[in-house]
Amino acid sequence: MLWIDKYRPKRLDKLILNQEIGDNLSKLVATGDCPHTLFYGPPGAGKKTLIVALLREIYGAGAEKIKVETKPWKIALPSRNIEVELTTLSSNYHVEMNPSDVGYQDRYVVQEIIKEMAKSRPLDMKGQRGFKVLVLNEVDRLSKEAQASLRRTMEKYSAACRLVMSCTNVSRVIEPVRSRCLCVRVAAPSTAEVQRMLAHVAKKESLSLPDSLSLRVAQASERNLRRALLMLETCRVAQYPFTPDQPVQLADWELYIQEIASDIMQEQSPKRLFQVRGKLYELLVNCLPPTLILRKLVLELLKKLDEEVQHTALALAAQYEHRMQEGQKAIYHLEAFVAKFMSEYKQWSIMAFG
Ligand SMILES: Nc1ncnc2c1ncn2[C@@H]1O[C@H](COP(=O)(O)OP(=O)(O)OP(=O)(O)O)[C@@H](O)[C@H]1O
Repeated sequence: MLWIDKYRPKRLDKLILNQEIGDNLSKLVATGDCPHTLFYGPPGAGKKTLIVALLREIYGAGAEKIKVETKPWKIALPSRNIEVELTTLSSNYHVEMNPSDVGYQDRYVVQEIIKEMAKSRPLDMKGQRGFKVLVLNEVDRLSKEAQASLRRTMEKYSAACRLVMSCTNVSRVIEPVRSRCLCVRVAAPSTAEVQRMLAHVAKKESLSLPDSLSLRVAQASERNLRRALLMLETCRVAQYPFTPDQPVQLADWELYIQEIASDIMQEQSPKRLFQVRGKLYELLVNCLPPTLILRKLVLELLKKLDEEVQHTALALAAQYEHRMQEGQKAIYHLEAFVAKFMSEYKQWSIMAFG
């Protein structure tokens, strides 16, 4: 088992970080009820961990007996029938899913599937709460229509169901949904906090972790707990005993994006664009989120750019990220960004150097 799973705290009173949020959640559960909740914060800040621990606090160990199911759902619309495939993780008390995975049909998932689930009460009611929890991930990626449907579900079935949602960008969640939830901000941990978590894991694994290595891992992780743990585990595989000057390896996909950025900077031509497209496609088929690819690519380009062009690159990235949210087929938008950037950069180079 990877360390990120092995050392994910299972209970609110066992958290190493975000203890204050954990304490407040315990008090809330102790009152006997729990409102709809929205956890928001950057990737790897600890949202999922808090949700898992919250479920355990509400329902006890039974919430950890999880069944994973991927099945097609048939939805009858007035004009036609559609079928969507959705993966759910469920226990007797809760169901977890990522409704934005189905793309533009997300509205039907909320209107039909989530509504159906929200209606029913938990299977095992003996000594347990009378409501069931629906955990919805990445609600900020849901379309506005789907979010509006979600709002109606929240109102209508609040007696039988509580929604526990998570997202990265809370400004993309419509106000009526936000205002019906307890919004919990899970901020990115500081470098010192990341080091504290690394020290905890190293102790559990009986490893001696030099301070300077732990500091470099924490800094390279960009305040993302998951990345930090994965990096430390990679360092462990690469070499043990650790040495203070041991190199901290980046993930393969990050090295690949660095390579793509170099390709773009070396040559701006249709042929190079075609090659870059192939590489971007490869990242997508390996399930890397398109927004992450774009973000990382821009950060890599910025490192290589003159100050004057940095502004253009950032403006283009914002524009194409927005288009990616609005439209489908991320590859079109990623490729369009690269094409536009190549053209702008070439023009600037000709002007600057002739
Ligand atoms: N409070 C905590 N105490 C100790 N370790 C933690 C804590 N929160 C998270 N971690 C560690 O960090 C890892 C990543 O956290 P988690 O999956 O909760 O982040 P997340 O915010 O849900 O990320 P994402 O938005 O990318 O899914 C966990 O697997 C766990 O090992």
